[in-house]
Amino acid sequence: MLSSTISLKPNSNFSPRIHLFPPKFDIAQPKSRMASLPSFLGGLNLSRVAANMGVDASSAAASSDQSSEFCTLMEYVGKGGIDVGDDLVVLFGHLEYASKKIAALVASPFNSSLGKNVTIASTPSERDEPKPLDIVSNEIILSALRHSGKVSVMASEEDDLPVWINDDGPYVVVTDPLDGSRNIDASIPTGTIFGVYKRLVELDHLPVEEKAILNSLQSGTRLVAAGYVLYSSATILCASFGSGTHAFTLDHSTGDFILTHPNIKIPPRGQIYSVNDARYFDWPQGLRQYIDTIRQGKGKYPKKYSARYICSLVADFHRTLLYGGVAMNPRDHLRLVYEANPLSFIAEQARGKGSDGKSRILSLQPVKLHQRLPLFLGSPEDIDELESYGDVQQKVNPGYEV
Ligand SMILES: O=P(O)(O)OC[C@H]1O[C@](O)(COP(=O)(O)O)[C@@H](O)[C@@H]1O
Repeated sequence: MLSSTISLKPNSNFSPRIHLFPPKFDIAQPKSRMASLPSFLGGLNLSRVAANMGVDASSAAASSDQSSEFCTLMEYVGKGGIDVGDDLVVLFGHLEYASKKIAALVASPFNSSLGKNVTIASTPSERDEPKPLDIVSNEIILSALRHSGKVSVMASEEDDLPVWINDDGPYVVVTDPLDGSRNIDASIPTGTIFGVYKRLVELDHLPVEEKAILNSLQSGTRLVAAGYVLYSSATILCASFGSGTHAFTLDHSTGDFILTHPNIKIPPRGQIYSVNDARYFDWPQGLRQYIDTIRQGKGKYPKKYSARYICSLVADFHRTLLYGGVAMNPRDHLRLVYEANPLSFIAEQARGKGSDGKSRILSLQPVKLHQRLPLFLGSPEDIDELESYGDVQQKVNPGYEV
């Protein structure tokens, strides 16, 4: 059998089979593959899962040989896994819960018109109006972090200032709760981005507002963990704890995020560029030349590149991570603290690069919470080639309407 399946008890009309996350590994040789897997990849209790689903546990047990190859996010980070420490496990449990709520929110038929263009309540009569989904997502994450008890401060792209949560929380979380929400009314993929730092205890004596800001302005080199959640045909939580980049896919039947993409390595070079090239005439000479060159297959890689642009950062980045190439926004638009740093951390952990066109993103010291900058993420050889054109940062930024 190539995948773990459970037969549901047949009813009068059909006998569906639920495929539980078929392994990504070389299933042609399950024994040798399993022998090479770390021990923590075992132990998923399929009987329990089956019982929760109200399906035939004996069929589940029959499949349990295959299921032992699968590992949930919580198993991965816990004691039997890479053991990131109890505090971070609890924090990730709450982030995981928040992301499932947001996944349900963006997929709900009742929220299908709550993208960016909704009026934000300013008068009493507007207060009863539904809120835009990025605001609701922000509230979901804040609530999850509060309940975790592990976070001292949350800085969000949606808030002017960071929110101080708990004096004893060991961690600081920066987040863009729902990126790409301008596309949501058309069901285009969206995503959550987050980064986790340690609280700077040496700042504990400062007034709350001051220490909240300074804790949130830490350099990307101090990230303890970072991740994104892609809400698309699958909901995928991709994270790094400083030892590689790993992606987990939500199994809607159990509510678990299952390790589906262990140790992602971005291809050293891709053949795809991702940019809003309607802005071509606002680009500097270097960027125009670079794109013209790779489009024609005249760059260091002698093949013509293809263009792919979803205009949803998490989705464009996720594709780039898997297929290689470069995802970019050359104008001062994306935020260093909430977007560029966490995604660059993940890119680097996958052997990729994150650049502002001149310098490594993680080496930049944030000076303002909502600081914006050009962002180039992708395969190391593509980023090196792009940087070699020198003049790739778009300085003209007329504030496009769409
Ligand atoms: O308009 P551009 O320059 O193509 O920017 C698109 C980018 O802006 C974003 O929509 C984020 O913008 P917001 O922070 O204003 O939502 C990204 O998801 C996307 O990659």
